[in-house]
Amino acid sequence: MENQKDWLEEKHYLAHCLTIIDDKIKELLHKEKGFKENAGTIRKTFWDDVRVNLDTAEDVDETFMAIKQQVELLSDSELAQQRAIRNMKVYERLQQSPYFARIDFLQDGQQEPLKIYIGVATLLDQQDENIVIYDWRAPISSMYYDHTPGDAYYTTSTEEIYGKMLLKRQFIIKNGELQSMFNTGLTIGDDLLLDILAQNANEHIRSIVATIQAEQNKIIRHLRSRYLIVEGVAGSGKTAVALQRVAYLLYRYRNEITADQILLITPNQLFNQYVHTVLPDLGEDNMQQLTFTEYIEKRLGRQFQLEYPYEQLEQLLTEKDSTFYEMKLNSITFKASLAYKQLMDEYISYLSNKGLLFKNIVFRGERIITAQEIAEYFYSFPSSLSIPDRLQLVKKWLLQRLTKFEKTEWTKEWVEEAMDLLDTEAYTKSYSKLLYEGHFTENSFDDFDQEQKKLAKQIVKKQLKPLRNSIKHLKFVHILGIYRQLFDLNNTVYQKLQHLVPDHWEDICQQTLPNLAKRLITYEDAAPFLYLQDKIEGQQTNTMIHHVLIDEAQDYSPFQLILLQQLFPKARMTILGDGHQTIHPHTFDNPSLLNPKLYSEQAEKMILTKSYRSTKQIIQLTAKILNDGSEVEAFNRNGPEPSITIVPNEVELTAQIIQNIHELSRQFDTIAVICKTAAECSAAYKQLNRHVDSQLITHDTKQFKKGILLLPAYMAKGIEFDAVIIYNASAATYSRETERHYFYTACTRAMHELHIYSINKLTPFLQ
Ligand SMILES: Nc1ncnc2c1ncn2[C@@H]1O[C@H](COP(=O)(O)OP(=O)(O)OP(=O)(O)O)[C@@H](O)[C@H]1O
Repeated sequence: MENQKDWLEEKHYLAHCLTIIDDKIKELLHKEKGFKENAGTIRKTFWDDVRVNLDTAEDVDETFMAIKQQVELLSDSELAQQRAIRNMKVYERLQQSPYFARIDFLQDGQQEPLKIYIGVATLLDQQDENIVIYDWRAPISSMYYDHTPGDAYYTTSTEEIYGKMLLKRQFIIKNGELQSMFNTGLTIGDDLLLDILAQNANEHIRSIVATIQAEQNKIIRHLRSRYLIVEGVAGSGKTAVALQRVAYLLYRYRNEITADQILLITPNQLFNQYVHTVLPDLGEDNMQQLTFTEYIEKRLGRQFQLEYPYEQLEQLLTEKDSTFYEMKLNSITFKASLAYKQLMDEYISYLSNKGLLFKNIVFRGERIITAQEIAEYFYSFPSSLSIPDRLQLVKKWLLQRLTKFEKTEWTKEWVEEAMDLLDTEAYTKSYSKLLYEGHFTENSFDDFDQEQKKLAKQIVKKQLKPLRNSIKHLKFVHILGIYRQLFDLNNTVYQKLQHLVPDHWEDICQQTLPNLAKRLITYEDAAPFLYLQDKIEGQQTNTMIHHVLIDEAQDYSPFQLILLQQLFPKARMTILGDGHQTIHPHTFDNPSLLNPKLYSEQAEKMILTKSYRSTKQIIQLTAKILNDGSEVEAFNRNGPEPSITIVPNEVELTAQIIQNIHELSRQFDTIAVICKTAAECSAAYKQLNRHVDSQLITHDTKQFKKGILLLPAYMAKGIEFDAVIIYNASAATYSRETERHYFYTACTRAMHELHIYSINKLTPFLQ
């Protein structure tokens, strides 16, 4: 009876909310029409209200002001229109499911409890006076995530409010219909969470707004420190929390920051697509997304050949020669280390006094200023001036020298030849340009000599333009040579810095020099190279970005972090990762980004120990792979035991996997066959695709669809699938200790089922 009464009461409240939403939509449609018409009218009559008069300076000012006023009117009207469209989207979302929870809170000292309905956005009543639905990010809503019925409190920007939570209720509302509701106790409706987690995987990660757990809520709303580190086990919701946190920051600082001032650093484009729907679903604009590779490409891609992280991984994962493997790994880990940064810093201070290399300034094959002259000029300034400051002075000097040189070229033979070669069209163009620039009038142009002179100047100027630009961009600094010099054992630099180089420095030099000779910047060289370049040429900074979130942070090196800190000097950072999923070799033996000691100021760390992605059975098996006693707490969701199948050969492997895929397809939407490398993937694809329709995911795949996917483990990073098939977990494939976490990462992508196959002997990680 009591239940029936509650049910009716809730249906009544829902109807009340839906009526308000309908009214708001009608009102908005009406307003929107008005805004549209208004903008249309302004556009049509734009020039009617502006009197263009350019006779005197005052008239020009007046005309300018009139135009400015009209433009402002138009943009106000368009902004209002955009706001209306945005609000409409919010109302439409609320129409489907206005709220997902209610708490009744009796504040200390008050008589009546407050009924707080919580949804993805705020809804005010028709008079815009009272809150009918609270935004999940409002301070008061946090009690829903943080407390169980009983004593509760929440924090506003100025104080803590105490009281008692009398009721905590959850709703499932779909298409505006109340489908179910339940009062919850200890945690946020385990039933609801269980229901959500049991669903099939999607091509995009979902918003978790209705079931955020208390420990996740702390991270989402954390504002204290400059650096927030989140270390969480596989599937603990780090990515989900990161996205909810962006939405929270946008709400909390709504008058201060916009979505494009928040940046999420992600592992690859596929991951970008995977996460890009959450914020729009919550009614917010998407933050910016960037991969480290994109950043490197942007800065170095035009001048150098680059090695991509997947290429580096592929090389190491397929390397059979242990000696070479060790050598390569040593080089990679050293170049990612703080010891290398120290070496680099010493090198930079050495360069302050000598050793900077420059390029000759060459025009049409003639050396106009030699590298030697530039070096002498550079080092003529006191070393108390920073290298970038001195380079600015050099730049100015070079541009002046170029201007002088330009004059000496006007009468050169090549200029005359160039003039003779000008066709009529080019000639007329040059002539018009000279007229336009006011060098002479049409009447004076009949003076042939003058015409020739001016044209000559123009030709020289044009020819020198690329050189002038490259000087402006400091291209006369031989940055590749400067970096290369560091690896030259015959150079005095080596003698000076010898005390800082590691034991295997000679090997590192031997590996590095041939690459640099090919103008190839390997992945391990990219961050140090950019660091050196910034210290020499002046730092590149982006002060627009207020907040940076680094997902899968375990895979960035300390050197990369330094670069990011320099690039975003004003940003606060949220750094999320899992040490057990470290797959990039540059992080081995280096301090992890998840270590607060790596940060010089305010770094707070929060830990997530519970995994929500996989069934208990999958979590139990995958925890064994770690072999270091780490505990992963499983959310209590059961499923079939993972299977391990040993087959004698590849033919049998293909046959069994195909059969398994057929069975899994009946139940699941997304089945991933995870291989070790891209090469293994394409071989497997050739076999499997004859029998099952599958998608091959490569390093440059930007999006995937539901279905059967074949992908290397590094591309599956951060993503999840209903069922995972590990293609070949044999001892021959996964045996190096450095591959343990790689294998763990692959297996932990499974939500409901995990099937592991091995040709002959199984990997030691599972024994
Ligand atoms: N509070 C929650 N409510 C509902 N679902 C959740 C919650 N927390 C996490 N999940 C779900 O658990 C799964 C794993 O989350 P997510 O991918 O964010 O974890 P992760 O820690 O980033 O994992 P990994 O490090 O393994 O990539 C996702 O499907 C996510 O929606």
